[in-house]
Amino acid sequence: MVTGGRLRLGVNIDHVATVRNARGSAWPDPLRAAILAEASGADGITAHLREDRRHIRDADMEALRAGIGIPLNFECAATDEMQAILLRLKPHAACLVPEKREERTTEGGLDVAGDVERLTAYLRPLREAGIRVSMFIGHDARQIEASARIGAAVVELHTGHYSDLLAEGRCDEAEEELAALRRGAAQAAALGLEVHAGHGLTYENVEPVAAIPEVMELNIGHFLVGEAIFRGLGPAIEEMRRRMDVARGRA
Ligand SMILES: CC(=O)[C@@H](O)[C@H](O)COP(=O)(O)O
Ligand SMILES: NCC(=O)COP(=O)(O)O
Repeated sequence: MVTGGRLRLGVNIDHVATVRNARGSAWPDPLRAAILAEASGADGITAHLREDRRHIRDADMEALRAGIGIPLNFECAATDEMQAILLRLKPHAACLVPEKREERTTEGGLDVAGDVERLTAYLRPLREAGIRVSMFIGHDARQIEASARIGAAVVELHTGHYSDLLAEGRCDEAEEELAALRRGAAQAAALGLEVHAGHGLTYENVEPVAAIPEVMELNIGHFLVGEAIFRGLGPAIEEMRRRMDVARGRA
């Protein structure tokens, strides 16, 4: 059983906006979901302003920035458009993620190692504005090292492949992926990076990731929004919090 500091839960509310946009109504309101998440024990709110605005929209980010009392983790691609929005809104944190318009969801990590010079310059004004910058990457050692080199404060390790392998019953491969995530977390922490993890996490697969001692924050969204349909958002978050605490030996 793992003991360690309190593991934070960031609740990603992208897919509350997906449901809203399905009908073009004003409900369900992502801000209302964020406020309920805060009241239910979320340590932060994550939202992804995609270039195609398929779910979270600019007005949602404005409302979240003004309307919640816990940190806002603003996910976006590393573009000039998003940098301008970040510098205007100044969220607590920004997480830079890769984006392809044709993708259904984030498919991989950002290629930081292949874009060091541009990302170093991209991060500078964000850091000067006091925004904690995170790089959404795979557990590749080169990507972790490059994230430290460009001045990122945080890496968020992509747990999507681990989640998919488990969902497909490929348990041995999932164990290998989990071992690679553990190695990546240890390497990142040794480089002075804060370590987060996220993507595809559910009640069934969260505990081994939550038990990685260097991981300080999990960002979880799609599963929680789905589970909220059956038990409500508050209880869905509370149950995820409980499972994270069990994994950390704090329950
Ligand atoms: C970066 C990440 O894994 C998610 O937070 C991201 O929001 C996924 O994109 P969608 O929410 O559009 O699936
Ligand atoms: N960065 C991961 C995140 O915010 C939530 O991802 P998911 O739980 O919606 O897959």
